[in-house]
Amino acid sequence: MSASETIHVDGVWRAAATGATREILDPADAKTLEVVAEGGAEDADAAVEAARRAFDGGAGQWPRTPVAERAALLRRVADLLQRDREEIALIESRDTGKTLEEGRVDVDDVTNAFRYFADLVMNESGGRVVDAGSPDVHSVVVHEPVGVCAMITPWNYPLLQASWKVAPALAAGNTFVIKPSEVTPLSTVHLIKLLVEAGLPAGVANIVTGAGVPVGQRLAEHPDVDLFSFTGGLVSGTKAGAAAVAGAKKIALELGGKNPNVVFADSCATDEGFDTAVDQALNAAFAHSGQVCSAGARLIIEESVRDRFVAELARRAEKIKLGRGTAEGVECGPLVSQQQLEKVEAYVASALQEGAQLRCGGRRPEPSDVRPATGYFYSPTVLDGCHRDMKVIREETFGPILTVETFTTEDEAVALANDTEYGLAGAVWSADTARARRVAARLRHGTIWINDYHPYLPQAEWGGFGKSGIGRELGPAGLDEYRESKHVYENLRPEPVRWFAG
Ligand SMILES: NC(=O)c1ccc[n+]([C@@H]2O[C@H](COP(=O)([O-])OP(=O)(O)OC[C@H]3O[C@@H](n4cnc5c(N)ncnc54)[C@H](O)[C@@H]3O)[C@@H](O)[C@H]2O)c1
Ligand SMILES: C[N+](C)(C)CC=O
Repeated sequence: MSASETIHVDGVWRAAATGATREILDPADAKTLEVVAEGGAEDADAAVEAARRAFDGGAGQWPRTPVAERAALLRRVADLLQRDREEIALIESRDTGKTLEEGRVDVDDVTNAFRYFADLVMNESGGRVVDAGSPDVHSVVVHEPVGVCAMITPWNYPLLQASWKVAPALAAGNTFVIKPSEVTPLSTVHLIKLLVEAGLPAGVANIVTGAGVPVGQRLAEHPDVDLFSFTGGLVSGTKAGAAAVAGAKKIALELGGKNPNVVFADSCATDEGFDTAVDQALNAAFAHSGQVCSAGARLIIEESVRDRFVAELARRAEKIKLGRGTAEGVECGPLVSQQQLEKVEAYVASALQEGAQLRCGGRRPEPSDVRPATGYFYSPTVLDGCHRDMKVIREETFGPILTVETFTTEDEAVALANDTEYGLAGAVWSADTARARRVAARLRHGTIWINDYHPYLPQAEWGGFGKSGIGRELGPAGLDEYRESKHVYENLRPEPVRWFAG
């Protein structure tokens, strides 16, 4: 297999049908990391055909494979992920720019997702018996796989977002075609290799590396795709989702977020509480350089504690060690691309023009031994004095920008936190448990953390209110996305109904 044979269709690794390739860049220095196949619509078609054949009766009969065997395969994949933990963490770090430690955490989370869905399907009963009101009827609702799933993933958590689709899809007995982001496809290629090594039959798992248009678009439109599952931005997600819905496919969309981190002054009443809330505000906003769908990019803080909090935040943000994700001691990597860097710069410029005050950052850092001049680095930035009409408040910046808004009453805090077209995640910080729970209950977001930020669990559903998406990943609902329900009504004493007299 040559390096650019990154398309896997019907059990065979190959190059793009056109022979086209794409250079994958290391965001830390903009040098070429790998060369991959640049698939096109023809490759997408071949992959869907393979997945269709494998679903409808191909070798291995994956949809009809006993649940215990499917679960066992998922567990083997989990073991292989752990065997390759360092290698995959390195791939992910070099491809996305995230630190090696962030890469390791991702591999562990991916492993947990595979184990969780293996356990979930094993612990289920075979169906739900329904009381049909007659002893002569046996009525049961069973689950069946949806069919051929098309999966589209983003560049910020390539392997993790792939696993949230691949693990439940396989657990449920589906076949699939995945198209990773053209910016960061490498770890997903590795995952497909592990699925093959674990013994998945040919045609069940297919990957086409390539661009959103034409590959993703073709998958959205393809008549033989049954489910279109997309994780990415609002604009491309709604466009692709509309194409899928036009063909009456099932869709699942995991889109962006503009996530509030609401801090009440009582959480900062003690030195320990203050230190924790500041530390977690940094974690919320600047982990993976803010390139996280659930990043706590909007700090919404009680006015009385704002000056002290923001001063400490800015002091610590300035100390964050920026550099190549694989370098020792680095805490934050570069942005993923030149395009992302320029987008972040434009948001900061527009915020300053609209009256925000720069407390720290707002620039590209000086090059150093861990920060090549050609890398896409941007300093963690705190913008104070922000308000709802600013573009930086309304749009997802997806970079290391933390904006500050203030409130004086609980109602005002809730109104600000809900004042977004998104609704993915958010946090409430308060020493008053009743207040924290009351506010959490009023927030219109899919995940709420109380006195914490960022943890997610494979057993808890993940997804968004509002324009953050349609459907849920993880948890039992994350498995249900990949299944159809079928009601089987069995009459044990059939007789004529005589509805028609003749
Ligand atoms: N909700 C979540 O769980 C979650 C998780 C991670 C990332 N995200 C979101 O992802 C976004 C960042 O990722 P991105 O920049 O890669 O997003 P993006 O929308 O630019 O691309 C995502 C994927 O869609 C593909 N694509 C683009 N246009 C397409 C089209 N017309 N048809 C089909 N596929 C198409 C891309 O090639 C890529 O694979 C952010 O908005 C972030 O919030 C959401
Ligand atoms: C879903 N999550 C938080 C892992 C990654 C979002 O970008």
